[in-house]
Amino acid sequence: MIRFDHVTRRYQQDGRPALDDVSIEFERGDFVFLIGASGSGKSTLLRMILREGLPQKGKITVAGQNLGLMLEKRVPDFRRSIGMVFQDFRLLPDKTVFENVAFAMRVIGAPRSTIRKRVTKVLERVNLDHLAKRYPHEISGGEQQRAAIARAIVNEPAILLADEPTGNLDPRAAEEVMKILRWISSSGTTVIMATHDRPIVDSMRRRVVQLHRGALVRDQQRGTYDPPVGSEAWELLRVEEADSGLRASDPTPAHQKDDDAEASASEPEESAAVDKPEKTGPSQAAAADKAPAEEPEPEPELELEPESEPEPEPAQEESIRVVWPSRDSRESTAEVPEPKRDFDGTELPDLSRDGYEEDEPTDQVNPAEGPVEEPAPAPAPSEHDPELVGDDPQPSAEPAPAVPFRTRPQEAKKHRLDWLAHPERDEISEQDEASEEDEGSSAEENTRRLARPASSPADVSKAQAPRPMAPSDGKSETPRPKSSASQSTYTDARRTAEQLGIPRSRRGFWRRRRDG
Ligand SMILES: Nc1ncnc2c1ncn2[C@@H]1O[C@H](COP(=O)(O)OP(=O)(O)OP(=O)(O)O)[C@@H](O)[C@H]1O
Repeated sequence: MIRFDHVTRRYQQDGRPALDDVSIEFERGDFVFLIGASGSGKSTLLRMILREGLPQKGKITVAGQNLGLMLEKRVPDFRRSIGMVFQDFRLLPDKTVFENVAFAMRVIGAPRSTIRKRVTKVLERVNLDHLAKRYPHEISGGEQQRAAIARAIVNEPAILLADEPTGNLDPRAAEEVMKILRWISSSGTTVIMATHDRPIVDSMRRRVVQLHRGALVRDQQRGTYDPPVGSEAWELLRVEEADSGLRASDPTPAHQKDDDAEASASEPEESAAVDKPEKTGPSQAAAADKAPAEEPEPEPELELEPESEPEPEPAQEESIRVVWPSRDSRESTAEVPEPKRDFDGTELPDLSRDGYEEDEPTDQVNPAEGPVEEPAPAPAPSEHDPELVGDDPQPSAEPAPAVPFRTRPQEAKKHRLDWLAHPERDEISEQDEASEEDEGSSAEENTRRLARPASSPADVSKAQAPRPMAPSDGKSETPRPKSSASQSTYTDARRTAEQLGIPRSRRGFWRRRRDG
Protein backbone atom coordinates (compact mmCIF):
# COMPACT_ATOMS: atom_id res chain seq x y z
CA MET A 1 0.00 0.00 0.00
CA ILE A 2 2.83 2.42 0.90
CA ARG A 3 6.23 1.86 -0.60
CA PHE A 4 9.48 3.79 -0.29
CA ASP A 5 12.14 2.90 -2.86
CA HIS A 6 15.57 4.25 -1.92
CA VAL A 7 14.12 7.55 -0.80
CA THR A 8 16.46 10.36 0.11
CA ARG A 9 15.09 13.66 1.32
CA ARG A 10 17.16 16.74 2.13
CA TYR A 11 15.75 19.98 3.40
CA GLN A 12 18.94 21.83 2.45
CA GLN A 13 20.89 21.07 -0.63
CA ASP A 14 24.19 20.45 1.11
CA GLY A 15 22.77 19.46 4.47
CA ARG A 16 22.46 16.06 6.08
CA PRO A 17 19.57 14.08 4.64
CA ALA A 18 16.49 13.89 6.84
CA LEU A 19 15.79 10.56 5.12
CA ASP A 20 18.71 8.64 3.72
CA ASP A 21 18.15 5.94 1.12
CA VAL A 22 15.09 4.52 2.89
CA SER A 23 13.35 1.50 1.40
CA ILE A 24 10.34 0.12 3.22
CA GLU A 25 6.79 -1.08 2.66
CA PHE A 26 3.65 -0.76 4.76
CA GLU A 27 0.74 -3.06 4.05
CA ARG A 28 -2.94 -2.55 4.50
CA GLY A 29 -3.94 -2.96 8.14
CA ASP A 30 -0.38 -2.68 9.42
CA PHE A 31 0.15 -1.12 12.80
CA VAL A 32 3.64 0.35 12.79
CA PHE A 33 5.59 2.19 15.45
CA LEU A 34 8.14 4.56 14.04
CA ILE A 35 10.84 5.18 16.58
CA GLY A 36 14.21 6.90 16.73
CA ALA A 37 15.90 9.74 18.47
CA SER A 38 14.83 13.30 17.99
CA GLY A 39 15.81 14.43 14.50
CA SER A 40 16.09 10.89 13.15
CA GLY A 41 13.50 11.57 10.43
CA LYS A 42 10.24 10.16 11.77
CA SER A 43 8.11 13.20 11.07
CA THR A 44 9.77 13.62 7.71
CA LEU A 45 8.80 10.08 6.75
CA LEU A 46 5.19 10.71 7.76
CA ARG A 47 5.07 13.97 5.87
CA MET A 48 6.44 12.33 2.76
CA ILE A 49 3.53 9.87 2.79
CA LEU A 50 1.28 12.93 2.76
CA ARG A 51 3.30 14.23 -0.17
CA GLU A 52 4.57 17.18 1.75
CA GLY A 53 7.72 17.55 -0.26
CA LEU A 54 9.16 15.12 -2.77
CA PRO A 55 12.33 13.08 -2.45
CA GLN A 56 15.46 14.21 -4.21
CA LYS A 57 16.12 10.56 -4.91
CA GLY A 58 13.95 7.48 -4.99
CA LYS A 59 10.24 6.88 -5.39
CA ILE A 60 7.26 6.86 -3.04
CA THR A 61 4.16 4.94 -4.02
CA VAL A 62 0.90 5.14 -2.08
CA ALA A 63 -1.98 2.92 -3.11
CA GLY A 64 -0.34 2.38 -6.46
CA GLN A 65 0.24 6.05 -7.14
CA ASN A 66 3.71 7.39 -7.65
CA LEU A 67 3.63 10.57 -5.58
CA GLY A 68 6.32 12.08 -7.74
CA LEU A 69 4.00 11.93 -10.72
CA MET A 70 0.90 13.10 -8.90
CA LEU A 71 -0.58 16.29 -10.32
CA GLU A 72 -0.60 19.19 -7.91
CA LYS A 73 -4.32 19.59 -8.28
CA ARG A 74 -4.79 16.01 -7.05
CA VAL A 75 -2.74 16.52 -3.90
CA PRO A 76 -5.45 18.09 -1.68
CA ASP A 77 -7.83 15.30 -2.56
CA PHE A 78 -5.12 12.73 -1.90
CA ARG A 79 -4.31 14.23 1.49
CA ARG A 80 -7.91 14.20 2.51
CA SER A 81 -7.88 10.44 2.03
CA ILE A 82 -5.27 10.17 4.78
CA GLY A 83 -5.96 10.86 8.44
CA MET A 84 -3.38 12.73 10.49
CA VAL A 85 -3.06 13.13 14.25
CA PHE A 86 -0.54 15.38 15.97
CA GLN A 87 1.00 15.58 19.38
CA ASP A 88 -0.57 18.96 20.06
CA PHE A 89 -4.06 17.95 18.86
CA ARG A 90 -4.55 21.00 16.63
CA LEU A 91 -8.22 21.36 17.25
CA LEU A 92 -9.93 24.57 16.25
CA PRO A 93 -10.31 26.47 19.52
CA ASP A 94 -13.46 28.32 18.56
CA LYS A 95 -15.38 25.23 17.53
CA THR A 96 -16.98 22.59 19.67
CA VAL A 97 -15.84 18.98 19.62
CA PHE A 98 -18.68 18.15 17.27
CA GLU A 99 -17.86 21.03 14.95
CA ASN A 100 -14.18 20.12 14.90
CA VAL A 101 -14.97 16.61 13.74
CA ALA A 102 -17.68 17.79 11.37
CA PHE A 103 -15.23 20.20 9.80
CA ALA A 104 -13.27 17.38 8.19
CA MET A 105 -16.44 16.28 6.42
CA ARG A 106 -17.50 19.76 5.45
CA VAL A 107 -14.30 20.43 3.56
CA ILE A 108 -15.12 17.52 1.30
CA GLY A 109 -18.64 18.81 0.73
CA ALA A 110 -20.56 16.12 2.59
CA PRO A 111 -24.27 16.83 3.12
CA ARG A 112 -25.13 18.08 6.56
CA SER A 113 -27.45 15.18 7.35
CA THR A 114 -24.63 12.72 6.60
CA ILE A 115 -22.23 14.76 8.68
CA ARG A 116 -24.59 14.74 11.62
CA LYS A 117 -25.03 10.99 11.52
CA ARG A 118 -21.42 10.06 11.02
CA VAL A 119 -19.92 12.52 13.48
CA THR A 120 -22.33 11.32 16.13
CA LYS A 121 -21.29 7.75 15.47
CA VAL A 122 -17.57 8.49 15.55
CA LEU A 123 -17.85 10.51 18.74
CA GLU A 124 -19.64 7.60 20.34
CA ARG A 125 -16.84 5.33 19.18
CA VAL A 126 -14.17 7.45 20.85
CA ASN A 127 -16.40 7.91 23.89
CA LEU A 128 -16.84 11.63 23.46
CA ASP A 129 -20.52 11.84 22.61
CA HIS A 130 -21.27 13.36 26.00
CA LEU A 131 -18.73 16.13 25.36
CA ALA A 132 -19.79 16.96 21.82
CA LYS A 133 -20.83 20.49 22.71
CA ARG A 134 -17.72 21.36 24.69
CA TYR A 135 -14.95 23.54 23.33
CA PRO A 136 -11.37 22.20 23.29
CA HIS A 137 -10.34 24.26 26.30
CA GLU A 138 -13.20 22.74 28.27
CA ILE A 139 -11.94 19.16 27.95
CA SER A 140 -8.80 17.29 29.01
CA GLY A 141 -5.77 16.62 26.86
CA GLY A 142 -6.72 13.00 26.39
CA GLU A 143 -10.21 14.00 25.36
CA GLN A 144 -8.80 16.54 22.96
CA GLN A 145 -6.63 13.90 21.39
CA ARG A 146 -9.59 11.56 21.05
CA ALA A 147 -11.48 14.38 19.36
CA ALA A 148 -8.53 14.87 17.02
CA ILE A 149 -8.54 11.16 16.22
CA ALA A 150 -12.28 11.29 15.60
CA ARG A 151 -11.67 14.12 13.16
CA ALA A 152 -8.90 12.15 11.46
CA ILE A 153 -11.02 9.03 10.96
CA VAL A 154 -14.43 10.50 10.28
CA ASN A 155 -13.82 10.33 6.52
CA GLU A 156 -12.80 6.69 6.82
CA PRO A 157 -9.20 7.00 5.70
CA ALA A 158 -7.22 4.00 4.55
CA ILE A 159 -4.14 5.40 6.24
CA LEU A 160 -3.83 7.09 9.61
CA LEU A 161 -0.58 8.84 10.43
CA ALA A 162 0.00 9.79 14.04
CA ASP A 163 2.95 11.92 15.06
CA GLU A 164 3.54 11.32 18.75
CA PRO A 165 -0.15 11.27 19.59
CA THR A 166 0.48 10.35 23.23
CA GLY A 167 3.37 12.75 23.71
CA ASN A 168 1.33 15.20 25.78
CA LEU A 169 -0.80 12.67 27.62
CA ASP A 170 -0.58 10.93 30.95
CA PRO A 171 -0.43 7.11 30.85
CA ARG A 172 -4.12 6.64 31.40
CA ALA A 173 -5.14 9.02 28.61
CA ALA A 174 -2.46 7.53 26.38
CA GLU A 175 -3.90 4.10 26.99
CA GLU A 176 -7.32 5.29 25.88
CA VAL A 177 -5.86 6.76 22.73
CA MET A 178 -3.99 3.57 21.94
CA LYS A 179 -7.12 1.54 22.42
CA ILE A 180 -8.80 3.62 19.77
CA LEU A 181 -5.85 3.41 17.40
CA ARG A 182 -5.80 -0.33 17.75
CA TRP A 183 -9.47 -0.52 16.92
CA ILE A 184 -8.89 1.66 13.86
CA SER A 185 -6.14 -0.67 12.72
CA SER A 186 -8.36 -3.70 13.21
CA SER A 187 -10.83 -2.08 10.82
CA GLY A 188 -8.23 -2.34 8.05
CA THR A 189 -6.68 1.10 8.25
CA THR A 190 -2.90 1.26 8.08
CA VAL A 191 -1.72 3.07 11.21
CA ILE A 192 1.80 4.50 11.35
CA MET A 193 2.65 6.15 14.62
CA ALA A 194 5.84 8.03 15.39
CA THR A 195 6.55 7.82 19.10
CA HIS A 196 9.04 8.01 21.90
CA ASP A 197 6.62 6.24 24.21
CA ARG A 198 8.46 3.15 25.19
CA PRO A 199 5.82 1.58 27.49
CA ILE A 200 3.24 1.76 24.75
CA VAL A 201 5.50 0.22 22.12
CA ASP A 202 6.51 -2.49 24.51
CA SER A 203 2.97 -3.29 25.53
CA MET A 204 1.55 -3.38 22.03
CA ARG A 205 4.22 -5.58 20.44
CA ARG A 206 3.58 -4.46 16.90
CA ARG A 207 5.87 -3.82 14.02
CA VAL A 208 8.68 -1.44 14.97
CA VAL A 209 10.60 0.61 12.43
CA GLN A 210 13.63 2.45 13.73
CA LEU A 211 15.34 5.39 12.08
CA HIS A 212 18.76 6.74 12.88
CA ARG A 213 19.86 10.02 11.30
CA GLY A 214 17.50 9.43 8.44
CA ALA A 215 18.57 5.85 7.81
CA LEU A 216 16.45 2.78 8.44
CA VAL A 217 18.25 0.66 11.01
CA ARG A 218 15.54 -1.74 12.16
CA ASP A 219 12.28 -3.16 10.87
CA GLN A 220 11.01 -5.71 13.32
CA GLN A 221 7.68 -7.47 13.57
CA ARG A 222 6.21 -7.65 17.07
CA GLY A 223 9.08 -5.60 18.34
CA THR A 224 9.80 -3.72 21.49
CA TYR A 225 11.01 -0.19 21.75
CA ASP A 226 14.57 -1.32 22.35
CA PRO A 227 16.38 -3.35 19.78
CA PRO A 228 18.05 -6.56 20.82
CA VAL A 229 20.72 -5.78 23.33
CA GLY A 230 24.12 -5.40 21.79
CA SER A 231 22.82 -4.97 18.24
CA GLU A 232 24.01 -2.01 16.26
CA ALA A 233 20.51 -0.59 16.31
CA TRP A 234 20.55 -0.89 20.08
CA GLU A 235 23.88 0.89 20.28
CA LEU A 236 22.79 3.64 17.90
CA LEU A 237 19.59 4.29 19.79
CA ARG A 238 21.34 4.33 23.12
CA VAL A 239 23.96 6.82 22.01
CA GLU A 240 21.51 9.01 20.12
CA GLU A 241 19.02 9.21 22.92
CA ALA A 242 21.68 9.86 25.48
CA ASP A 243 22.99 12.69 23.33
CA SER A 244 19.57 14.18 22.79
CA GLY A 245 18.65 13.91 26.46
CA LEU A 246 15.71 11.64 25.77
CA ARG A 247 17.40 8.91 27.73
CA ALA A 248 20.46 9.27 29.90
CA SER A 249 21.78 5.76 29.81
CA ASP A 250 21.24 2.19 28.74
CA PRO A 251 17.82 2.04 27.13
CA THR A 252 17.15 -1.47 28.29
CA PRO A 253 16.10 -1.85 31.92
CA ALA A 254 17.66 -4.64 33.92
CA HIS A 255 14.53 -6.76 34.19
CA GLN A 256 14.07 -6.70 30.44
CA LYS A 257 17.65 -7.68 29.88
CA ASP A 258 16.97 -10.76 31.95
CA ASP A 259 13.83 -11.47 29.95
CA ASP A 260 15.71 -10.94 26.72
CA ALA A 261 18.40 -13.35 27.76
CA GLU A 262 15.85 -16.02 28.60
CA ALA A 263 13.93 -15.42 25.43
CA SER A 264 16.94 -15.53 23.19
CA ALA A 265 17.96 -18.80 24.77
CA SER A 266 14.58 -20.43 24.28
CA GLU A 267 13.15 -19.10 20.97
CA PRO A 268 15.85 -17.86 18.66
CA GLU A 269 14.10 -19.04 15.44
CA GLU A 270 10.95 -17.04 15.90
CA SER A 271 12.86 -13.87 16.51
CA ALA A 272 14.77 -14.39 13.33
CA ALA A 273 11.58 -14.97 11.42
CA VAL A 274 10.01 -11.66 12.40
CA ASP A 275 13.03 -9.50 11.89
CA LYS A 276 13.28 -8.16 8.37
CA PRO A 277 15.88 -5.46 7.92
CA GLU A 278 15.52 -3.66 4.61
CA LYS A 279 19.00 -2.31 4.25
CA THR A 280 22.21 -4.13 3.61
CA GLY A 281 24.61 -1.48 4.81
CA PRO A 282 27.05 -2.20 7.61
CA SER A 283 24.79 -1.01 10.39
CA GLN A 284 21.77 -2.83 9.04
CA ALA A 285 23.71 -5.99 8.39
CA ALA A 286 25.04 -5.86 11.91
CA ALA A 287 21.58 -5.33 13.32
CA ALA A 288 20.23 -8.18 11.24
CA ASP A 289 23.02 -10.45 12.24
CA LYS A 290 22.65 -9.78 15.89
CA ALA A 291 18.95 -9.46 16.17
CA PRO A 292 17.98 -13.09 15.65
CA ALA A 293 20.19 -14.34 18.42
CA GLU A 294 19.20 -11.69 20.91
CA GLU A 295 15.60 -11.05 20.02
CA PRO A 296 13.40 -11.84 23.01
CA GLU A 297 10.57 -14.23 22.55
CA PRO A 298 7.45 -12.26 21.85
CA GLU A 299 5.31 -12.26 24.91
CA PRO A 300 1.57 -12.54 24.76
CA GLU A 301 0.29 -9.19 23.68
CA LEU A 302 -0.51 -6.95 26.60
CA GLU A 303 -4.07 -5.81 26.62
CA LEU A 304 -4.50 -2.14 27.20
CA GLU A 305 -8.11 -2.53 28.16
CA PRO A 306 -9.43 -4.76 30.95
CA GLU A 307 -9.63 -8.41 30.03
CA SER A 308 -13.38 -8.40 30.36
CA GLU A 309 -13.69 -5.85 27.58
CA PRO A 310 -14.20 -7.54 24.23
CA GLU A 311 -11.73 -7.12 21.43
CA PRO A 312 -12.70 -4.33 19.06
CA GLU A 313 -15.01 -5.64 16.43
CA PRO A 314 -13.76 -6.12 12.92
CA ALA A 315 -15.07 -3.80 10.26
CA GLN A 316 -18.74 -4.39 9.69
CA GLU A 317 -21.67 -2.45 8.40
CA GLU A 318 -22.04 -0.78 11.76
CA SER A 319 -18.42 0.18 12.25
CA ILE A 320 -16.43 2.65 10.25
CA ARG A 321 -15.83 1.30 6.80
CA VAL A 322 -12.36 1.90 5.54
CA VAL A 323 -12.18 2.31 1.83
CA TRP A 324 -9.15 3.36 -0.06
CA PRO A 325 -10.55 5.60 -2.74
CA SER A 326 -9.75 4.24 -6.15
CA ARG A 327 -8.26 6.42 -8.80
CA ASP A 328 -11.63 6.60 -10.51
CA SER A 329 -13.52 7.61 -7.42
CA ARG A 330 -11.00 10.30 -6.72
CA GLU A 331 -11.41 11.58 -10.23
CA SER A 332 -15.13 11.49 -9.84
CA THR A 333 -14.87 13.93 -6.99
CA ALA A 334 -13.52 16.55 -9.33
CA GLU A 335 -16.87 18.31 -8.98
CA VAL A 336 -16.40 18.67 -5.23
CA PRO A 337 -15.61 22.30 -4.48
CA GLU A 338 -11.98 22.49 -3.53
CA PRO A 339 -10.80 24.85 -0.80
CA LYS A 340 -8.67 27.60 -2.22
CA ARG A 341 -5.92 26.44 0.07
CA ASP A 342 -4.93 22.88 0.81
CA PHE A 343 -5.83 21.15 3.99
CA ASP A 344 -2.27 20.11 4.54
CA GLY A 345 -2.65 18.70 7.98
CA THR A 346 -0.65 21.45 9.61
CA GLU A 347 -3.39 24.01 9.57
CA LEU A 348 -7.10 23.77 9.32
CA PRO A 349 -8.44 26.26 6.83
CA ASP A 350 -11.08 28.72 7.84
CA LEU A 351 -14.39 27.66 6.41
CA SER A 352 -15.61 31.07 5.36
CA ARG A 353 -12.27 31.87 3.78
CA ASP A 354 -12.62 28.80 1.62
CA GLY A 355 -15.95 29.89 0.30
CA TYR A 356 -18.08 27.27 2.00
CA GLU A 357 -21.45 28.34 3.18
CA GLU A 358 -23.28 27.47 6.31
CA ASP A 359 -26.44 26.73 4.39
CA GLU A 360 -27.55 23.19 4.72
CA PRO A 361 -27.17 21.30 1.48
CA THR A 362 -30.09 19.15 0.58
CA ASP A 363 -29.77 15.42 0.84
CA GLN A 364 -30.48 15.07 -2.82
CA VAL A 365 -27.69 17.34 -3.95
CA ASN A 366 -24.37 15.84 -3.11
CA PRO A 367 -21.56 17.84 -4.70
CA ALA A 368 -19.58 14.63 -5.07
CA GLU A 369 -22.38 13.03 -7.04
CA GLY A 370 -23.55 16.04 -9.00
CA PRO A 371 -27.00 17.58 -9.09
CA VAL A 372 -30.04 15.38 -9.14
CA GLU A 373 -31.70 15.37 -12.52
CA GLU A 374 -35.08 16.99 -12.93
CA PRO A 375 -37.89 14.50 -13.44
CA ALA A 376 -38.75 14.10 -17.10
CA PRO A 377 -41.77 16.15 -18.20
CA ALA A 378 -45.01 14.32 -18.83
CA PRO A 379 -45.05 13.03 -22.39
CA ALA A 380 -46.86 15.30 -24.83
CA PRO A 381 -49.96 13.86 -26.42
CA SER A 382 -49.37 12.05 -29.67
CA GLU A 383 -49.50 14.25 -32.72
CA HIS A 384 -51.71 11.62 -34.30
CA ASP A 385 -54.38 12.09 -31.69
CA PRO A 386 -57.56 12.49 -33.74
CA GLU A 387 -59.04 14.81 -31.17
CA LEU A 388 -56.34 17.37 -31.59
CA VAL A 389 -57.04 20.51 -33.51
CA GLY A 390 -54.48 22.60 -35.31
CA ASP A 391 -51.32 21.77 -37.15
CA ASP A 392 -48.23 20.78 -35.27
CA PRO A 393 -45.58 19.93 -37.81
CA GLN A 394 -42.91 19.69 -35.10
CA PRO A 395 -43.99 17.35 -32.33
CA SER A 396 -42.70 18.93 -29.16
CA ALA A 397 -41.28 17.16 -26.14
CA GLU A 398 -41.59 20.31 -24.08
CA PRO A 399 -44.19 20.47 -21.35
CA ALA A 400 -47.32 22.39 -22.29
CA PRO A 401 -46.54 26.10 -22.43
CA ALA A 402 -48.69 28.73 -20.79
CA VAL A 403 -50.48 29.28 -24.11
CA PRO A 404 -51.30 25.74 -25.21
CA PHE A 405 -50.18 24.98 -28.71
CA ARG A 406 -52.30 21.91 -28.90
CA THR A 407 -55.99 21.91 -28.21
CA ARG A 408 -57.47 19.49 -25.80
CA PRO A 409 -60.46 17.37 -26.87
CA GLN A 410 -63.02 19.50 -25.02
CA GLU A 411 -61.63 22.64 -26.56
CA ALA A 412 -61.57 21.01 -29.95
CA LYS A 413 -65.24 20.22 -29.69
CA LYS A 414 -66.02 23.80 -28.75
CA HIS A 415 -63.99 25.07 -31.66
CA ARG A 416 -65.89 22.82 -34.03
CA LEU A 417 -69.23 24.12 -32.71
CA ASP A 418 -68.03 27.69 -33.00
CA TRP A 419 -66.95 27.00 -36.50
CA LEU A 420 -70.31 25.54 -37.51
CA ALA A 421 -72.07 28.59 -36.06
CA HIS A 422 -69.72 31.05 -37.76
CA PRO A 423 -71.77 33.46 -39.96
CA GLU A 424 -69.11 33.62 -42.71
CA ARG A 425 -68.27 29.97 -42.55
CA ASP A 426 -69.06 29.26 -46.23
CA GLU A 427 -67.25 32.30 -47.47
CA ILE A 428 -64.19 31.59 -45.40
CA SER A 429 -64.17 28.00 -46.57
CA GLU A 430 -64.25 29.09 -50.15
CA GLN A 431 -61.56 31.59 -49.52
CA ASP A 432 -59.48 28.82 -48.06
CA GLU A 433 -60.06 26.66 -51.07
CA ALA A 434 -59.15 29.50 -53.38
CA SER A 435 -56.09 30.21 -51.40
CA GLU A 436 -55.10 26.61 -51.50
CA GLU A 437 -55.43 26.61 -55.24
CA ASP A 438 -53.43 29.79 -55.41
CA GLU A 439 -50.75 28.21 -53.40
CA GLY A 440 -50.17 25.71 -56.16
CA SER A 441 -47.62 27.89 -57.81
CA SER A 442 -46.29 31.13 -56.47
CA ALA A 443 -44.97 32.04 -59.90
CA GLU A 444 -48.43 31.65 -61.46
CA GLU A 445 -49.96 33.72 -58.73
CA ASN A 446 -47.44 36.47 -59.20
CA THR A 447 -48.02 36.50 -62.93
CA ARG A 448 -51.79 36.79 -62.47
CA ARG A 449 -51.34 39.54 -59.92
CA LEU A 450 -49.15 41.59 -62.19
CA ALA A 451 -51.64 41.24 -65.03
CA ARG A 452 -54.56 42.64 -63.02
CA PRO A 453 -55.34 46.36 -62.63
CA ALA A 454 -53.55 47.93 -59.73
CA SER A 455 -56.77 49.29 -58.31
CA SER A 456 -58.16 45.82 -57.70
CA PRO A 457 -58.65 45.24 -53.98
CA ALA A 458 -57.34 41.78 -54.49
CA ASP A 459 -54.08 43.23 -55.70
CA VAL A 460 -53.87 45.56 -52.76
CA SER A 461 -54.52 42.84 -50.31
CA LYS A 462 -52.22 40.43 -52.01
CA ALA A 463 -49.49 43.00 -52.33
CA GLN A 464 -49.58 43.67 -48.64
CA ALA A 465 -49.90 40.06 -47.62
CA PRO A 466 -46.50 38.57 -46.82
CA ARG A 467 -45.86 35.80 -49.28
CA PRO A 468 -42.73 33.96 -50.16
CA MET A 469 -41.21 35.34 -53.29
CA ALA A 470 -40.54 32.83 -55.98
CA PRO A 471 -36.97 32.48 -57.12
CA SER A 472 -36.08 33.08 -60.72
CA ASP A 473 -36.69 29.48 -61.69
CA GLY A 474 -40.28 29.89 -60.65
CA LYS A 475 -40.12 27.58 -57.65
CA SER A 476 -40.75 28.58 -54.10
CA GLU A 477 -37.76 28.20 -51.86
CA THR A 478 -39.75 27.38 -48.77
CA PRO A 479 -43.16 26.05 -49.63
CA ARG A 480 -45.45 26.38 -46.67
CA PRO A 481 -47.78 23.62 -45.57
CA LYS A 482 -51.07 23.97 -47.36
CA SER A 483 -53.48 24.41 -44.53
CA SER A 484 -51.38 26.86 -42.57
CA ALA A 485 -50.68 28.82 -45.76
CA SER A 486 -54.36 29.12 -46.54
CA GLN A 487 -55.13 30.18 -43.00
CA SER A 488 -52.43 32.76 -43.16
CA THR A 489 -53.60 34.07 -46.53
CA TYR A 490 -57.13 34.40 -45.28
CA THR A 491 -56.10 36.23 -42.17
CA ASP A 492 -53.84 38.57 -44.08
CA ALA A 493 -56.52 39.31 -46.67
CA ARG A 494 -59.13 40.05 -44.06
CA ARG A 495 -56.80 42.30 -42.14
CA THR A 496 -55.94 44.18 -45.32
CA ALA A 497 -59.59 44.55 -46.26
CA GLU A 498 -60.38 45.94 -42.87
CA GLN A 499 -57.47 48.36 -43.09
CA LEU A 500 -58.77 49.56 -46.50
CA GLY A 501 -62.24 50.05 -45.12
CA ILE A 502 -63.83 47.52 -47.49
CA PRO A 503 -67.26 46.67 -46.10
CA ARG A 504 -67.91 43.08 -45.18
CA SER A 505 -70.66 42.82 -47.82
CA ARG A 506 -68.11 43.42 -50.52
CA ARG A 507 -65.60 40.93 -49.34
CA GLY A 508 -66.94 38.28 -51.66
CA PHE A 509 -64.40 39.36 -54.24
CA TRP A 510 -62.47 36.22 -53.73
CA ARG A 511 -65.37 34.15 -54.89
CA ARG A 512 -66.25 36.49 -57.71
CA ARG A 513 -62.74 36.67 -58.96
CA ARG A 514 -62.43 32.95 -58.88
CA ASP A 515 -65.82 32.52 -60.54
CA GLY A 516 -64.86 35.04 -63.17
N1 LIG B 1 11.38 22.13 7.50
C1 LIG B 1 12.63 21.75 7.74
N2 LIG B 1 13.63 22.45 7.26
C2 LIG B 1 14.89 22.08 7.46
N3 LIG B 1 15.24 20.98 8.16
C3 LIG B 1 14.27 20.24 8.68
C4 LIG B 1 12.91 20.58 8.49
N4 LIG B 1 12.15 19.65 9.10
C5 LIG B 1 12.99 18.77 9.64
N5 LIG B 1 14.27 19.12 9.41
C6 LIG B 1 15.47 18.39 9.83
O1 LIG B 1 15.31 17.08 9.36
C7 LIG B 1 15.78 16.17 10.32
C8 LIG B 1 14.66 15.20 10.66
O2 LIG B 1 13.63 15.91 11.31
P1 LIG B 1 12.31 15.21 11.76
O3 LIG B 1 11.37 16.25 12.23
O4 LIG B 1 11.83 14.35 10.67
O5 LIG B 1 12.80 14.32 12.96
P2 LIG B 1 11.96 13.51 14.04
O6 LIG B 1 12.53 12.16 14.11
O7 LIG B 1 10.53 13.60 13.74
O8 LIG B 1 12.27 14.31 15.34
P3 LIG B 1 11.36 14.46 16.66
O9 LIG B 1 11.32 13.13 17.30
O10 LIG B 1 12.09 15.44 17.48
O11 LIG B 1 10.04 14.94 16.20
C9 LIG B 1 16.23 16.98 11.50
O12 LIG B 1 17.62 17.12 11.41
C10 LIG B 1 15.57 18.29 11.32
O13 LIG B 1 16.35 19.32 11.83
